[in-house]
Amino acid sequence: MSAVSVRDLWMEYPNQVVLERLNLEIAAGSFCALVGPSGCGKTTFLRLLLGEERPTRGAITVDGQPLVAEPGPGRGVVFQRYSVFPHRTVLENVIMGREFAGSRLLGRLFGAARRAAIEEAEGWLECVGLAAHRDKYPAELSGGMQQRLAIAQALIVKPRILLLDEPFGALDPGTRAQMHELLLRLWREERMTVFMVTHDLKEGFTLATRVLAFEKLRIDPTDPGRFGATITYDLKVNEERAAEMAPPLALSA
Ligand SMILES: Nc1ncnc2c1ncn2[C@@H]1O[C@H](COP(=O)(O)OP(=O)(O)OP(=O)(O)O)[C@@H](O)[C@H]1O
Repeated sequence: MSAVSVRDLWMEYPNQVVLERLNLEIAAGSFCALVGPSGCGKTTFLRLLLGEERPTRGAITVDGQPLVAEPGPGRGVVFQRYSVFPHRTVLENVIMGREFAGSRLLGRLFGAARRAAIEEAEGWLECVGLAAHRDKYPAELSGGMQQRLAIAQALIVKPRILLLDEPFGALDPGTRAQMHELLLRLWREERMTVFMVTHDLKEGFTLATRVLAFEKLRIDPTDPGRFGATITYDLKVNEERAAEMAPPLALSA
């Protein structure tokens, strides 16, 4: 079964069609790079996957279930934005990821649950190379360190589906390469399905197992909002890596 199935999906705002006729079957463990010109609806598509927006036509199912109206990390779909809280320390920021996921009624964790969350958060900070900075505030970190923090905050939730919107846009080439390695390692270890918007085609082709290009097929010069974008190319890349992530075939009797 596909992790994510998109059937004849349209997203229309009153003044413009953003997406039209999207059809996709995404296997669990895929790493999809979303590329395409600015404004063609890539972020809108991530928000639809999150359940933050409802399509005007068509449907998205995750593991065969329709998306519920209420977005939340408990569903296993996490949108990593540049989402760190400035008045919380690095460690507290990561724990907050766990609190959002695990304690929806109380909002905060206490006692043994909190101690376990602290231990887990320390593990993620180690993993993203921020263990030595656990008591600092985000403003004391570099841009790359803040992005690593946001990744730790998203991953502590152990999402089945991770949504990334240009996560490495502002990084220098060295830090970006380190982040690529880290993301690939975590993708493999956690066996997540990843959707990543990027404007960097090379990045898309390096990291992904599928590159999805969004573009408008039809343009009305007198009415730019009349037609929406659709997926014009769907390329399977890095197939060896994709095969490693495919679930093992059931043994026949
Ligand atoms: N709530 C909204 N109401 C009306 N129009 C919207 C809304 N949200 C997004 N749009 C429009 O949808 C279009 C697609 O926006 P979106 O941010 O998804 O594009 P994008 O491909 O991610 O762009 P970029 O690469 O520049 O980030 C834009 O024209 C935007 O103005």
